[in-house]
Amino acid sequence: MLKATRLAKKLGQWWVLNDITLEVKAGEMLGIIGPNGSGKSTLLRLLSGEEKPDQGEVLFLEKPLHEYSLQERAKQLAVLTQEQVSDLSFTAEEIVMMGRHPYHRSFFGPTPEDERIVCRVMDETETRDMKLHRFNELSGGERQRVSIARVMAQEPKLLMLDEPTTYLDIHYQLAVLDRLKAWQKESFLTVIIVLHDLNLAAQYCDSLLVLKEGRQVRNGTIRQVIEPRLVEEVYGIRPVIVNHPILHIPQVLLTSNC
Ligand SMILES: Nc1ncnc2c1ncn2[C@@H]1O[C@H](COP(=O)(O)OP(=O)(O)OP(=O)(O)O)[C@@H](O)[C@H]1O
Repeated sequence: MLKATRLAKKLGQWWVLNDITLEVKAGEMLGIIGPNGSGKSTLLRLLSGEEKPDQGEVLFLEKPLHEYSLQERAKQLAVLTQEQVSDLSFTAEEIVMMGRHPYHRSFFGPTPEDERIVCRVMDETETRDMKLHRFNELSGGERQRVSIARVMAQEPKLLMLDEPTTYLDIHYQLAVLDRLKAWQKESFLTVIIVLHDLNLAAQYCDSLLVLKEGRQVRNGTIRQVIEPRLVEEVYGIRPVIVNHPILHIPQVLLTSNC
């Protein structure tokens, strides 16, 4: 689905990403993890075509990403970043309808099909009750769920999310990631997701890419990545790694250094 080869990016006078090579197969969920400032958001911007790499290339469905028109790309690839909506006076429902824009013909409004899709995704993200509320009147967590409904309405083949669980309480962290996982399975959706929470990353992702100081430190299965030496090397903490008693996946327990 997506293949990136030897990506590098310079911002200002610094190379903030170096030599990143990765491949995501259709239907997979790849997690990108790493400390603050390690280059996760920058990498996502290169993979989504929002920014061009200074070196290397991104192929999407075997074609260079920059050869897609904006509309063609938006029908296949949706991105959820932290700073999404510039005009906060739109209602939640209008924001979700924006996800249907790539499918609209000029001068024609939403079709009954668009309305049906918007209704469905607002039900699935539990945002229907707030459909007439203005975006700037919603809490951080409510905005996040509305933004997730918007990318679901876009019906992409590949979805990229930058820290989608920020602002969400534990109920909605699981609800949103469960919804994503179900959507991934039902529609064979491919997902690239930046997560800070290693335990959620271990629970939901099929594989993980670890960045540190703009370089990829490891790219592998959950067990290859969530292991004490690597977590200590990358984050500078001494973790205790246990086996989840029900899910049988590694989970990180934190201990204060004091
Ligand atoms: N416009 C810019 N000019 C110069 N440096 C930048 C610019 N934008 C980001 N950087 C630097 O690039 C590096 C990577 O930033 P990036 O936002 O990709 O990291 P991140 O891993 O997503 O961080 P976080 O976990 O804190 O969100 C950081 O050191 C940051 O200071």
